[in-house]
Amino acid sequence: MSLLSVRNLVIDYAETRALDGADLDVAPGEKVGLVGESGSGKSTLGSAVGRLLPRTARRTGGEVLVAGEPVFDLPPAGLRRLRRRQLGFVFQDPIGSLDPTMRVGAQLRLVLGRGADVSMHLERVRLDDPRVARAYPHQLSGGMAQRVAVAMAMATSPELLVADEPTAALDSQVREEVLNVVFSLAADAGTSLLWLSHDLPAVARRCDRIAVMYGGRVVEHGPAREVLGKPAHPYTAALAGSAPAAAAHGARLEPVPGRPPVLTGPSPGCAFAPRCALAVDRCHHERPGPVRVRHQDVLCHRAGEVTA
Ligand SMILES: Nc1ncnc2c1ncn2[C@@H]1O[C@H](COP(=O)(O)OP(=O)(O)OP(=O)(O)O)[C@@H](O)[C@H]1O
Ligand code: NI
Repeated sequence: MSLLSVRNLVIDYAETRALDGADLDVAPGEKVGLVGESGSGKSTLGSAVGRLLPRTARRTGGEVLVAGEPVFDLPPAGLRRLRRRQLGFVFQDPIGSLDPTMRVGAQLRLVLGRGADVSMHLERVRLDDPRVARAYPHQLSGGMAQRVAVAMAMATSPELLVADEPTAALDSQVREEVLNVVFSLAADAGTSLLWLSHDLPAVARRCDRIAVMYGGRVVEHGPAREVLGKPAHPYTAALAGSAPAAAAHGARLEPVPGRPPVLTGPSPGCAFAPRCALAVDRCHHERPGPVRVRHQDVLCHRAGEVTA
């Protein structure tokens, strides 16, 4: 059974449709990379997993199941229990995610409970200096603060950790260290990982599976190697083709000419059609349903005709 199951999820922010029928499954212990351009809906999907969406967000359709529990239909106590025991979150801005008025050690103790071994939890994220526990968040570097945030998110050995671009704000040297910590802790605890990122090559290196988002939907999902090496969706093919050069410059991915859509309602056809070299008439008018191509689940009328 899936640990996480997102089914046809539709999320609106006032006029903007952020998710337009997103589907995603994560199995226990699996590491899934969720990639896509800015605005494709990654953060909205990641936050929806814990019902941590901003107040202005509205779920218009679909559901999210964590270990079979419908996240959007849980009573407040059930939701708190789910967040505390089964889910962990790490966000892009590490210092902002910590309480600025509280020493690091005290914050960890709040999560862990009294009598917990704070220094052991800090050592697990390779923060060995005893001064860290006594420091306030603003006294830490970005990389150290992110490791503290990881220690807090992983303190309860959650079943699923959602990491929303946890290294985007960090220097490239520190980036790998933080990722090493996240992946090794998750492996030790058997925690599933949903890692949101722009960096397709990095994701493909570390994850079992890749889900590619475009226009608020997961347009391709499959084993990392297959998705990167033999993409079945034209958008993935463009991403995979442009990824190495973009990553080398540390730039955000700009895989295809043109801009990603900003939807205000359901996309009438395939949201990628205006930028797609393979688009035919029906792509503009008919929403693609899921098809299976080799090992991938794909939303594309011309899936499988891609030669990358
Ligand atoms: N709080 C909000 N209020 C209104 N619109 C929002 C809000 N958050 C996101 N959106 C819009 O929803 C869509 C999806 O945004 P989201 O942040 O989920 O994408 P993303 O893939 O995480 O992008 P990025 O890579 O830039 O973080 C975008 O059009 C975005 O402008
Ligand atoms: Ni985001």
